[in-house]
Amino acid sequence: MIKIGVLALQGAVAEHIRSIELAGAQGVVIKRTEQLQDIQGIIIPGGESTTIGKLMRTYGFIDALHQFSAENKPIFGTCAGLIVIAKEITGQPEAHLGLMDITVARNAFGRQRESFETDLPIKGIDEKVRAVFIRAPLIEKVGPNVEVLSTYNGQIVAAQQGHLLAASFHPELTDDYRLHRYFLDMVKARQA
Ligand SMILES: NC(=O)CC[C@H](N)C(=O)O
Repeated sequence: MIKIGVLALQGAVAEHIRSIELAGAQGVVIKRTEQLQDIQGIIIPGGESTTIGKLMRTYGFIDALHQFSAENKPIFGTCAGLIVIAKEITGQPEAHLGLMDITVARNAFGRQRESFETDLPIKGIDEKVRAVFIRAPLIEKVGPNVEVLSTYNGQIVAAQQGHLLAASFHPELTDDYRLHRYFLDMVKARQA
């Protein structure tokens, strides 16, 4: 069975494990870099990107995940996780992992809309997906190799670049696990 890790330094871990298991893979809670050997893909959850980034530096995950990505193993960043994998963060001098060719704006939906839910059309998924946004980031700019998978009011909220997948919202907070299945399919496509 395919094993997919969820980076468990801070943030929404248990919910992602549940969704990935509903999608048909084994979910693994990742707390140490050595564990990356045993998994075929990893999810970086929502939470607080500054905190996750700091803990990643402390525990050696920056180099370890650069290596993981260089082996073409899929990485899925949701909400804060999207910020963590982005090459550029507007208004911040430094990125965290800096893997995906996107520029992101943190907390981009303003005060009244800090948290909301909506049904989003996502490329590659048949019917709309229920999306929960919580102090969500937006993708302001994408590089030439990035495919936009979803927009909300004309703004980019999901994208893919090869083995990298990013969503502004929290797909783990609903019973709809189709985006996790989409990620699992990306992982499967890179096996064998
Ligand atoms: N729900 C979330 O992951 C919020 C992300 C958070 N606002 C950040 O900037 O890191």
